[in-house]
Amino acid sequence: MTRTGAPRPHPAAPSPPGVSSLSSIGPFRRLRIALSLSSAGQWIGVPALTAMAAMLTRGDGAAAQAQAIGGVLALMLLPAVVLPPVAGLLAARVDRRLMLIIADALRLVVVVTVPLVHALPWTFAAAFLVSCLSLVWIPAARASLPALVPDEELRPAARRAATRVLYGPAPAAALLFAVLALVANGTLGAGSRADLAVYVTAGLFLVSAALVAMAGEIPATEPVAAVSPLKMIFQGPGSAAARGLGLAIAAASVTAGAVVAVARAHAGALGGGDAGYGSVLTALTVGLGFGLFLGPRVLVPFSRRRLLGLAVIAAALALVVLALVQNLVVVVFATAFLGVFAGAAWSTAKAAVHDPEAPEDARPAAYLRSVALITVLLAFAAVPLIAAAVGSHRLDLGGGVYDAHGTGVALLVAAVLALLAGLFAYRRLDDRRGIPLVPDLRAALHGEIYTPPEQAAAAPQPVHRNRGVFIAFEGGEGAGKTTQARLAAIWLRDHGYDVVTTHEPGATKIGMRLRAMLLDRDTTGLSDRAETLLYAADRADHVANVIKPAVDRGVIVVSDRYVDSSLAYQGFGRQLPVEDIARVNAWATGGLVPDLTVLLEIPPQAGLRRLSAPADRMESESQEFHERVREGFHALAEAAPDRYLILDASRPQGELSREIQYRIREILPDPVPLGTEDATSTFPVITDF
Ligand SMILES: Nc1ncnc2c1ncn2[C@@H]1O[C@H](COP(=O)(O)OP(=O)(O)OP(=O)(O)O)[C@@H](O)[C@H]1O
Ligand SMILES: Cc1cn([C@H]2C[C@H](O)[C@@H](COP(=O)(O)O)O2)c(=O)[nH]c1=O
Repeated sequence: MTRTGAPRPHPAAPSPPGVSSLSSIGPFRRLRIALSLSSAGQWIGVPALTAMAAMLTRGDGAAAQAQAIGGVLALMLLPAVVLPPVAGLLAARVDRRLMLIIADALRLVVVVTVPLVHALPWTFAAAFLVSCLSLVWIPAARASLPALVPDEELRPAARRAATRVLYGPAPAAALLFAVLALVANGTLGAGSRADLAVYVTAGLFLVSAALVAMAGEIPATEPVAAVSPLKMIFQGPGSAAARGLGLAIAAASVTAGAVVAVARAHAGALGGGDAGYGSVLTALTVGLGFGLFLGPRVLVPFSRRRLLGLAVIAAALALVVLALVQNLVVVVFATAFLGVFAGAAWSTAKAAVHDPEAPEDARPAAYLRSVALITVLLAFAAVPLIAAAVGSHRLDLGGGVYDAHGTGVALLVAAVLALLAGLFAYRRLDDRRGIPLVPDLRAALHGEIYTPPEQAAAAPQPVHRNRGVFIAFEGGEGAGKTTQARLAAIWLRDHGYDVVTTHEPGATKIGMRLRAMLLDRDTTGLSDRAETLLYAADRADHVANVIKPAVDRGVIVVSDRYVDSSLAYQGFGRQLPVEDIARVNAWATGGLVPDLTVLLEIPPQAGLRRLSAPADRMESESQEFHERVREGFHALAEAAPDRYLILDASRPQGELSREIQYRIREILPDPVPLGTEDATSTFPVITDF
């Protein structure tokens, strides 16, 4: 077993920029407190109203109770799935401050009537109405905090603060509910135990409305964003990466959704009542928060895609424990673990679809959110139904009896589904196929990257000290070759290497003239063979004057395109015999082959969409031509897998560059090769051609 790669320290978690300066803005600080209270009311409203439904059906049997609770939960989530555009429109038109006050006041009125009316249908209606009002409140609240910050530079921090205000109070609200349930148990009768939490919910809305009313005007500078989950799902993810990650997110959401769906009934079956319910919800929300934080920070050298798959599988296994073990303490701990894994899965998937080059493209993340929301809604509707259908049974196990509760069976069904989806997602997402998981994980725990012995033996041996390394980046139009070549060069320089970055065609004086001829759209009638020879001529000059001298000096040469481009474009694209092109190029380059070729694969249309300049002669070739080029690159790489690193170029830049670094590291000589300084008499440099 061989391990390669130096231990990598975990990146320090930077404190969010601008936080202290935000707190010094009075109106911002006051509104943040008001919104936090309102948000806490919204979160505590969930267990309060479900507990109310449980109390109102306590004499109707476990099945009816599970369905009533599931009904409240589903009705609370339904508006978030179907009504966001209406809510967004309303929030954009009405004065923000007024909107916040009205939403709080109406939620207060609806909530306070629930214990007074004391009837299941009104509890259902109240759950739906409160959620509709929350849906109007959320975009208004999200837009209000940043609007109070005059300094443009602080706005991103203010937006992050607004997100924290929306989700941060959830664990505190769950804990408060558990405490209130304990208090109510000791003081109130069985028919009114759930009232206390409902009145506290109303109280929080009241205080929030009063504080917002006392706050100053809220400018309408910040736009209101409202995405329809149904539309998002219908439109698709926006990137292939997001589609792949959607399944993993659906599986993680099933686990969390299933727990919430039957937590009240399950805690009741285990003798925990509302306090047990509150404890389960606290464990879940704290676990989720912890997992969200941990996802991007844990096992940094480990493949993120593997991590995502494993996190989903671990969440499903935690759900199995939760379903089978009939002990409330174990259930609470298993729920906390489930939350950690589901949270880590979410933040890993979200980071994986984030594109630093297009941070404004919110579509992939919105797609993942929509998948999560709809899956949780389905879990809220289906899991209580399964629980009700199964009912409770006493099983004689020979040595003892096992009380199989419907809720436990329903959780088990959800766990099996999530497990299957998780395994499938893991296989689909795995970007280190063929590398055994356990040593890979063990190496990552030591901060290292694992390389199997056979790969280590087959990998190119460390290059002779007085010879450099030659790395080529290949791929179709807009695949990100220039970007990744640049990032690799910066990384190499940071590690003390002399680097020459170069490109084809056009890295030399003659090459520039050839490039102009080759890519100018006014060049018409150029025969395919002449085109092939012009590219080969450019390359011959490039190798003789740039690449070979640098490699001989012991420098690392990073080239944006090389021979494979001719094989793919002129061979596969123009459909000339590939062996002929290979022979011409072997002669032109004196047989110089890259030590590593990084192939960035992207569907042609997606790559071309990334380019902003008007299409040149080659870019304006047909879709079929570019498809053939793509297939050509792939076939070349498949034929010599040891020399290639094949990557899905639709993935985020940061992820790609990290994988490229892992691979380059395997072929690097010691930092600052001997002779480099003798030859250049300078400090390591990057030279661009
Ligand atoms: N992984 C990525 N995800 C999204 N956009 C990217 C990614 N990598 C690069 N881009 C963007 O795509 C555009 C093209 O990138 P780049 O110039 O690196 O591609 P290229 O393969 O060198 O293109 P060309 O075919 O013109 O040589 C740039 O705007 C770049 O910022
Ligand atoms: C080296 C080489 C390039 N091409 C094509 C591929 C591209 O369409 C252009 C180069 O443009 P870029 O923006 O610099 O990537 O030329 C080719 O057809 N054959 C080759 O050998």
